Amino acid sequence: MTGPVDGQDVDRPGGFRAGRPAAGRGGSGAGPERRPERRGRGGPRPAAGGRGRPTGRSAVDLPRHAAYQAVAAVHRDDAYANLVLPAILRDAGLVGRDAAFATELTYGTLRRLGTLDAILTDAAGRDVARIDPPVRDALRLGAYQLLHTRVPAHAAVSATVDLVRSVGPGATGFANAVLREVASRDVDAWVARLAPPLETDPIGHLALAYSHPQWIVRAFAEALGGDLGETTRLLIEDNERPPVHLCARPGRADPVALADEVGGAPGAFSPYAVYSGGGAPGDLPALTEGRAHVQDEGSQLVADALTVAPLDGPDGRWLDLCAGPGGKSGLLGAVAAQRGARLTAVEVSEHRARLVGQATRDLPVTVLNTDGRTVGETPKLAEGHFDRALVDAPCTGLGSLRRRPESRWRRQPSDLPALTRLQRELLSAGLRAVRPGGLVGYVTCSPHVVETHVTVTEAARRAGVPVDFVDARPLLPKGMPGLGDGPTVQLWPHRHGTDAMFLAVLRRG
Ligand SMILES: C[S@@+](CC[C@H](N)C(=O)[O-])C[C@H]1O[C@@H](n2cnc3c(N)ncnc32)[C@H](O)[C@@H]1O
Repeated sequence: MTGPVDGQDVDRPGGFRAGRPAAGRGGSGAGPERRPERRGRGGPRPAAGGRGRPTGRSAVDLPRHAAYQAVAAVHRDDAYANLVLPAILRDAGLVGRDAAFATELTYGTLRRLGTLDAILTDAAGRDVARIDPPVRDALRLGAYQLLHTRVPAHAAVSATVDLVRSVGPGATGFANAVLREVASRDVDAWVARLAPPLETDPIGHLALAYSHPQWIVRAFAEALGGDLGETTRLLIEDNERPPVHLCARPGRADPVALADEVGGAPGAFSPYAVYSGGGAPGDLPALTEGRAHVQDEGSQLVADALTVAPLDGPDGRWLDLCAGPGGKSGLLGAVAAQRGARLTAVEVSEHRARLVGQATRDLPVTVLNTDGRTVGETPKLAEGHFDRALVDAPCTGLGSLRRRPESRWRRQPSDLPALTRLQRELLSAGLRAVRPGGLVGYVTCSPHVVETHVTVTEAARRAGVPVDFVDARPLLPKGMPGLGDGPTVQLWPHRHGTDAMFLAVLRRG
């Protein structure tokens, strides 16, 4: 499967092994830093290489043109960068350092868009929204290079002006002047100039400094109990390139052996996690042979927690009520195989149900392409039939922004009412689906309290069946830090290195 798996998009395009490029080589002018998104510009600046091949229309180098195409597609067509970029790189024949540079430019520019736009607005003396879209996207890429990479300023400016010449002829003088103004300060100086004071407007300050919409910063701060230091660490983490995590399927692969095989390392917490050594995960034999799948470690932990929760009575009927594309079903199905259980995996979207089928091939899993809220309306989803159920509900995905560079700008607070209604209905359906004494794990990849605590409390209150909260903390690996006061658990990128997964475990009385 290509593209996002279990919310974990593959941050590296197919066909190249990520690694530190030799300084000063590569068609991108300077090659990417390993971590170009850290604020400030410390360290030596390699010389510009300028090996880019002309496109025939202009002197725009291929990596920058590829990044431009990807960013433009995201803004013009609502494309997803992780889906559109691999095809663009393939079409351009970009591999190795050039592909890495194009990827860094694309993802970095999209993550930093809020800050870059504020800077460009100031530098241009007009709202960035009033700049022609092709020129605007080219300027964003140029500003990203100037403020967040080691590309020398003259190379970033001249390459961007070349790009503007090919996408918005007539605007080269404007672009040149704007970029020279951007280059007159480093990013810290720009933030000091443009962000509201931390003391009087902390949310506004953090939003501008760390490039997140204010409503998301506010939601994170609320979920973190108002701790602005932690909120800042989370925002910084969201702007980093996330590692690819693999799940060594229980009974199919040993994580230590898999780590050796892929040149990675066993995970810190999940008994199945392997931190990939880089490269395109889709190419790994362990994935193509069904011994492992790509899955954030936090997703592994919350799925595994449901399987280890103590349960009296029968334990052979498991349910995954929101299964697509099948990451957690893959893990649950593998554990079910070891325990003599069978998993029913429900998914409303036909395409995603097919993906669940592929992800659970050879496992004791039955896939149902239906609405999870129909529990009790069809014999295959009879009420009181299941022993354990997972409700990994559709959500805003605010917990995995690091893996989806454009999503922070697409999500809106107005998405919440419809989502939370659906979450409540699905959780109620999950509670009806289990027998008395049965367990339901409610999971979101969002820490927004409206999707977590509020949804769970409301759904439990309205379930129509008695419900108790089970303390989820002991269901996670012993010694795992930062799990809070229970009974629910919230994981965090800056605390645990996982996506911000939420878990509540409920027992039907
Ligand atoms: C957060 S994703 C689940 C991720 C999945 N558990 C995994 O680990 O790969 C939520 C899924 O719920 C599906 N969904 C949305 N509404 C649904 C409904 N009413 N019934 C069943 N599935 C639904 C979505 O299509 C989406 O695939």
